This record gives sequence, C-alpha cells and structure tokens, in this order.
Amino acid sequence: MFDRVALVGIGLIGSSLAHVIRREGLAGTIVVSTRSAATLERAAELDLGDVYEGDPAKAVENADLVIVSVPVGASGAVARAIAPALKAGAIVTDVGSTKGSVVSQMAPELPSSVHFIPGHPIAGTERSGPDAGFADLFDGRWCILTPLPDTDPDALARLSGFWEACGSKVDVMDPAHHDMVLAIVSHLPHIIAYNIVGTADDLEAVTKSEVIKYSASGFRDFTRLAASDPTMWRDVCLHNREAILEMLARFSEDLSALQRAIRWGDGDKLFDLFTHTRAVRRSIIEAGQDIDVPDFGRHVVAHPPRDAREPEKSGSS
Ligand SMILES: NC(=O)C1=CN([C@@H]2O[C@H](COP(=O)(O)OP(=O)(O)OC[C@H]3O[C@@H](n4cnc5c(N)ncnc54)[C@H](O)[C@@H]3O)[C@@H](O)[C@H]2O)C=CC1
Ligand SMILES: O=C(O)C(=O)Cc1ccc(O)cc1
Repeated sequence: MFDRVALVGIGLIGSSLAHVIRREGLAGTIVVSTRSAATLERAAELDLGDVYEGDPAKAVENADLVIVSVPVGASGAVARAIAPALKAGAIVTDVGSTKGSVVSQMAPELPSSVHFIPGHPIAGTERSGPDAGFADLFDGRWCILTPLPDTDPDALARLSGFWEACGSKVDVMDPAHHDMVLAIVSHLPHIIAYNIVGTADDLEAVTKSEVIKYSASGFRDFTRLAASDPTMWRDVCLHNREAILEMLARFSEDLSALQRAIRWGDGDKLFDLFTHTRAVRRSIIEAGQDIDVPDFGRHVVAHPPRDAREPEKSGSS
C-alpha cells in the first residue's frame, strides 16, 4: 500500500500499527523513530520495524506515510522537527486523542507540499510503551479522520483505505465536533476514574488493604482506566480544555441533581434515571459496540456475536 512508512513514537499505538502493518503487508519498509534511545532499542529487540532512527527528520526522509503517535502535547515539536525532511506528496497523520489542538500545533509547521490529515483510532488500553502493542487492536474499532477544508480527496481515500486495512471502520468529522464527542465518551470517563480512585486512596483507613480485598468489578473497572499513562492523560486534559470543562460542568449539574434525589429519598427520580441509562447500555450492545476488558486484561476484546451471549436479565427484584 505504501513503499515506506515512518512511525514517529512507538508506544502502545505506534507498536500496534507496526504489528498490523507487518501482518497485512501494508508497507515495503517500516521506519521506527522515537525520542528515547532505550525505547528505540526495545523496539528493535521486539523487531517492530526494518529501520530504526533516533532523529525524526532522518526517519521521515522518503516516507510516503508518516504516522505521529506521541502524547498530544509533543505534536508541535515533532511536526517542527520533521517538516524540513518530508517528501513532497507524503501523507502525514497522527493518532492523538484530541484533534483541534493537534491541528493548531502541527498544521502551521508542515509544508504545503504534504497532505496533513489528522486522525484518531478509538481503540486502546490502559497500557503504554512498545511492549504493549498488538496487531488486533484496531479490529472492528472506529478511526476518526479530521481532514482540513483543502484536503486532497485522493490522499484522504488512501489514508481511509490504510485504516480499513488495519481492521478499522473510518468516519470523517471536523476537529471541534470530534473534541466535543470524545470529551464525553472518553475523556470524562478517564477523569472520573482518576478522581474516584484518588478519593478511595485518600480514605486511608478504608483503603490500603480493603480496597483490594473488597473491590467489586465496578471499582476495578475504574482502577483499570486510572492506571492509564499519566503523560498522555495530562496532555489530553490540557489540550481539550474547553470541551472537557463544558462536559464537566454538565456532569456536575447532573451529579448535584442525583445527590439531591438521594438526600430527599426521591426513589422515583432514581428509578427513572437508572431505567434510562440501562437502555443506553442495551443500545450500545445492540449496535455491536460493546467491549469487554476481562480481568485487567491487556487486550480490548470484542464480545462474541450477540446470539452467542446470555440474554440480558430484565427487571429487578
Ligand atoms: N493509549 C490509548 O489507549 C490511546 C492513545 N491514543 C493517542 O495516541 C498517542 C500515543 O499514545 P500511546 O501510544 O498510548 O502512548 P505511549 O506512552 O505508549 O507512547 C508514546 C510514544 O511517544 C514517544 N514520545 C514521547 N514524546 C516524544 C517526542 N517529543 N518525540 C518523539 N517521540 C516521543 C514515547 O517515547 C513513546 O514511544 C497519544 O497522542 C494518545 O492520545 C489514541 C488512542 C488510544
Ligand atoms: O482503555 C480504554 O478503555 C480506552 O478508552 C482506550 C482509549 C484511550 C484513549 C483514546 O483516545 C481512545 C481509546
């Protein structure tokens, strides 16, 4: 599909791309580049690429596709470093969890002779680093592309084809819309997880031994999210600030209403809300979008087909 693909950043996402590109034969040559010598050495031990290059500018020379997979706060610096060495006509993309900030950091640095098309695979785990990647990560998951108004349709079609070959379904939207949607479905859940695990940890008498001993699966799910990479999530919070604050404000309002219903014993209100949210879960399952991460597992695993699963229990005692 591409003669030479350069992967700048080789953590969970970069290494998963390396695996799937290899498996599907999507590149003649895979060039791997990252900031730290130790990570580059580890990538070589894992045989993630064909060429290893510490200097990102050297890594992108002659590449037809450049995929930047670094924390979003580093996007501008990486774009500045690679810009002078990019081949005319190359596609430059990224995988960052925020899009408006990546566009404003990268677009001004890149030459007009390349096709810059930001992207975001909605697929991941709480793990990070080059050992964390696996070829199936993108299987059946969405990848959102946020092309700029003057993006070449042929380049967009080539990049969409690449993600489809990696197993993804592709959607196109504008960066501001992406940031608003992802703030509620991804960024807030992580922030809530960091917060609840932090609160539990503060209750020293209750936690330490008891948090481990009695943790039910609900709390365990939060601890998985709260184990995600601190650099990545610091950057997401700083680089999707407005949308996250907007969603946090709505969330706090709704939480206050819930708090009030509990305080005043308003069982009808609680029942109505919980009935409503149960229907949301059902519609996610019916759309085939549910995922299961068993037992702090390293892989995000798709559920078996719907008819192979137990029917949902309805009603409650
Ligand atoms: N972890 C996840 O579940 C997902 C992450 N993303 C996004 O993908 C990007 C990468 O995330 P992960 O692979 O999870 O992170 P990671 O922490 O596993 O890997 C990051 C990589 O970037 C390198 N790096 C950091 N700063 C750099 C710099 N200035 N120059 C060159 N390399 C640099 C690190 O050495 C490492 O190889 C982030 O922007 C994140 O928002 C997108 C979807 C899912
Ligand atoms: O591990 C999980 O549950 C995730 O939600 C993974 C994830 C993290 C960040 C993204 O931008 C996309 C997916």
